[in-house]
Amino acid sequence: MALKSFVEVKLDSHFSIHNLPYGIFKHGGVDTTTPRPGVAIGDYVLDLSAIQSAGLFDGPLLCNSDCFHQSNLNKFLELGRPAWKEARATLQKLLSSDEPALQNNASLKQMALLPMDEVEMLLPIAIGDYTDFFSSKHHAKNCGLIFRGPENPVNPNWFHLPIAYHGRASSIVISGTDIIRPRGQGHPSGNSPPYFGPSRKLDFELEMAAVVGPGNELGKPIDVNEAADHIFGVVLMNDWSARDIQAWEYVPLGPFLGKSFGTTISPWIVTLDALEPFACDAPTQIPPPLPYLSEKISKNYDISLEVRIKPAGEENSFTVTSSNFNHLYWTLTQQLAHHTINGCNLRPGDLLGTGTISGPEAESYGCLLELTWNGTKELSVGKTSRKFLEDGDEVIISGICKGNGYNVGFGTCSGKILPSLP
Ligand SMILES: O=C(O)/C=C/C(=O)CC(=O)CC(=O)O
Ligand SMILES: [Ca+2]
Ligand SMILES: [Mg+2]
Repeated sequence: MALKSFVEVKLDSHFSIHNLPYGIFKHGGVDTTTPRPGVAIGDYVLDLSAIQSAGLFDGPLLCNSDCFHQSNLNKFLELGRPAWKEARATLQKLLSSDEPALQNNASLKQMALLPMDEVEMLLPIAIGDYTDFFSSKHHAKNCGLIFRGPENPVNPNWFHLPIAYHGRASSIVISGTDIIRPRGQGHPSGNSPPYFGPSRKLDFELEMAAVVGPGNELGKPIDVNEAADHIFGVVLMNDWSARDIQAWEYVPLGPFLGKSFGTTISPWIVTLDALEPFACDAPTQIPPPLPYLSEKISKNYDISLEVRIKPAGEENSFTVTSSNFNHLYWTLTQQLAHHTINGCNLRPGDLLGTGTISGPEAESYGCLLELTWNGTKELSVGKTSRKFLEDGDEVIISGICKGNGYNVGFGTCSGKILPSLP
């Protein structure tokens, strides 16, 4: 029989009983405002601390745990896939229409099932380290053409390893947080000296990011075929980028201040278990990767992605690109295995950005750098147009997997640009 919840889930809701993504919320109502874990179901958030207090996580791995009496999900992430599967099975059963334990317990239901519009979402994890990969071939090629010219747009190393740089964890913010336009040194043009001031080429990057579960000990790499057990789930991510600052500073050590002024993630972590029905083959890799990167099953996920811009004073937002997670060349598991192959240790809550997810067509490019070809053409945004982001622009990323009669969605990841400091 099809799984159905007693909680109403509208047909277009991102949060069906097949999804149950995890986040951290604060309830502004009469009860305590302590941050705590919840899962999204329809237009509600189920308070997992209340479910744990009621003794309803009664499986062997979670019955004595306090992993949901925490203000972030790190302790739950550390427990690993068997505990995640147990939690998912418990929650799907509790929320299903033929299970009375929660459905018929009016006081628990009132305490634990909170309208989503009454809660404030917070960062779901304490992020110790953040790494950003560069795994879309289309994005790598376009950036190469724009920054380095047509000779060799994609460096030969790109086809042999998932390229990445170490990002900045301290400036990762939750969806809805404003982003102040950064100031910095901009790329000089011709013989003029570099300028200092507000970035003139502020951009978004359409990305997703993997959330690390159990980590690895320093010196002990994770096998690529076991890497999926170290990934709890995935969020939407906007790696805001100041292209003028980046272009001037990035040689030879890579991105620094051009990207560390803010990175936005969506509040709900969609688990790999929920994404499994949407798994698809990753692209064939030529040349074949070295053995430590060769996986028995090479998987992507069919996740439709969209970016909209809402200019200041506009009622509506306008779609500027539509892409799909399945355009990634290097898989999440290859990224994770490569990250640890030198012995580097990952820890629960670490965040691995996929890199900008551009598709092959011009309408599927994942950032304005590509969509406007570094500002050489205008992109129409409703009645107006853009080369790069303007003050007051709100950028809204969304992602969804469409199943048969249900969705597994990510909600949105948004942020608005505020003017720079004087
Ligand atoms: O090719 C370059 O010089 C720069 C590329 C980026 O800025 C992209 C980056 O942050 C990694 C990615 O998002 O794919
Ligand atoms: Ca990026
Ligand atoms: Mg960033």
